[in-house]
Amino acid sequence: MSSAVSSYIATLLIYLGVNGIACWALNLQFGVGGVMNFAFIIYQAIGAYITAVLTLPSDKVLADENYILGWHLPWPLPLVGAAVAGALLALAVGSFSLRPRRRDFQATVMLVVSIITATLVSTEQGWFNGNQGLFGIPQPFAASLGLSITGYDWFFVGLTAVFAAVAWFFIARLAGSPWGRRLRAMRENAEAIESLGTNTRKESLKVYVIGGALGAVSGGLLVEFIAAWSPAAWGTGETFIYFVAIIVGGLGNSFGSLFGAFLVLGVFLELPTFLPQMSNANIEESLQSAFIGVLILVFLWWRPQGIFPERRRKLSGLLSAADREAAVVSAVAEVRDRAVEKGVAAVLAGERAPAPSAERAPAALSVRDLRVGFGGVRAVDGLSFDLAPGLATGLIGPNGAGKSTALKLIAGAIRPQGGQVLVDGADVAGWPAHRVARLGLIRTFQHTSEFGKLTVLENLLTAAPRQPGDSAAGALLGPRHARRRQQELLAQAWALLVDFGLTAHADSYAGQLSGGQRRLVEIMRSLMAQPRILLLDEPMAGVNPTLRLTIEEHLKRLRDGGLTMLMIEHELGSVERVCDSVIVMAQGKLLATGTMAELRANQEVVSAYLAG
Ligand SMILES: Nc1ncnc2c1ncn2[C@@H]1O[C@H](COP(=O)(O)OP(=O)(O)OP(=O)(O)O)[C@@H](O)[C@H]1O
Repeated sequence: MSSAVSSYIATLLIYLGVNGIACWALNLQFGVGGVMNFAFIIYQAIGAYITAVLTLPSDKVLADENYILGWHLPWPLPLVGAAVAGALLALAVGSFSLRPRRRDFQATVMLVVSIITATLVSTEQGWFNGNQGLFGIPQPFAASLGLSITGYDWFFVGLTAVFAAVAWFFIARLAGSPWGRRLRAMRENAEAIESLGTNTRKESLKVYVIGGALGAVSGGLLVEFIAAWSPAAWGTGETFIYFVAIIVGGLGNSFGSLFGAFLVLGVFLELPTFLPQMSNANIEESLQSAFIGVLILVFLWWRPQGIFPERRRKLSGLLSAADREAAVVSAVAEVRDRAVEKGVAAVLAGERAPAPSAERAPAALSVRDLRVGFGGVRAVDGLSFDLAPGLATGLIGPNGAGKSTALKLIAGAIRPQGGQVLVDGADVAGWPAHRVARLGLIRTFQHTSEFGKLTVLENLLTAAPRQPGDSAAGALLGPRHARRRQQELLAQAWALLVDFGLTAHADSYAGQLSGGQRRLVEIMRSLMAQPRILLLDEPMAGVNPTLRLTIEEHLKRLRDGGLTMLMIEHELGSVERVCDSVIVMAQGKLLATGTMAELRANQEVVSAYLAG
């Protein structure tokens, strides 16, 4: 093999490694965590720049080159500097742009940041040397090794391979941990994971910073190899090529990202260079864009999951026969005992737990003069009521009465414009949803909110509190550190599946279940979160009559076990069977409270709601 061919192959491999690391970083952010980082390229660029200026000497080799620092640090310190710079930039950009529930806003801000940065850098002379960029960056160990050009290229292949292996291991640990599972849940439904106690802005920021640091290292590695840094190479369009690579390879799959890097950046971008010379010099670039454009369209249309789709994690195999048996025996006791805290024995015996007297027991939750409006609509207008502990309370009223809005205000999903929500004497009105959830107020949604691309068991596990490995740092400690609690939680989740008759679907994607089954998953998931108060928004909407009765039975059993519940429901038969008392709302206000029988006798309620 001629040395030119050997060098060419080595160069391709180095690019594959560098692009692979970049794709893993972006895949962790977007493919796993759902953070749409349209500014990705600026992290590679800053990593490359910082590596360059930390490697270059302060005495400028080229007279017309301008840059800052020039610290001439020994290897690998420039790369460490790159990682720190990438992380700090991500912290700065992420802290104002990350809004997991507003991905459109997030994506737009990042795109703007990327374009402004590219323009600034390519025109600024003192720091970045404008469009000329930087040249003559010393390559690591080049002087001391004394290798031929080809020999050095292969040495650099080895160096890149080591970095790629470390990055692979690092990403595998993060993505495979309970924290990785939480990130995937956040990707699927940010609002739902918030309602289970996750601070999505904080978790997005963490994944954004980690991806930023890793992206910067990939840029640093590249600049060390090519010994030059040019702003033109880091345009916003490059970000889209990386997106195409991870989508084509398969979002959420590290091997897929590497394959995407190979196929898109290694093959498709290279193809036009093998075509016969054209008269128009720009044609090569246009063809590259056309190839990439067609490629992404083809995949989005025919194979949106990519060549190597995200692996389905079948957790039921981790349960021992003993775990399964124990789950069947303690199907009710295991989880409900924790969730409900009392009355399980009575439930098992088929009796109703003695309900605390609503008059004497302090309210589990009190709403006082709660208010919010949207434009001219007073959706909730001075609403006050008490929720008796250990009882199921229905919330009914005509469409548009403000029921869902009231529930969202209580759960922290929207901020009230006035009023109080008192829990244990503390006013939680205006608290963010994750803080309210951590108090034990767990909400279900009017429209099913399962994490579609997580299995049923994974859906349940994401809700459980106190999991080692459920933080970025904990994830790095590895699976052994988290195993014991995971086994415990798996057994609890299995007990719920036995109880709700869904064991056959344990490893199915939740998004593939029927509407009613998804409702059950949502209820089971809420129970895994160990609620003190369950806030149910139309738990039986869109459910067939048979499953509706099943859900009803489960809710009745939870009520009988003493779990405090507030349930919005239009099907009044279900409300009557499940709820001890009922609150009626109309036009944002409280209209009446009482048992269904009392409400039926209330003329105002009949004409406002029941008659229709
Ligand atoms: N995000 C929003 N922006 C603007 N208006 C809203 C918003 N959310 C609710 N509203 C309005 O507030 C009022 C109450 O809505 P809400 O969804 O709370 O009613 P509801 O009693 O739950 O109705 P339904 O039984 O149909 O679900 C409606 O007029 C609705 O249009």
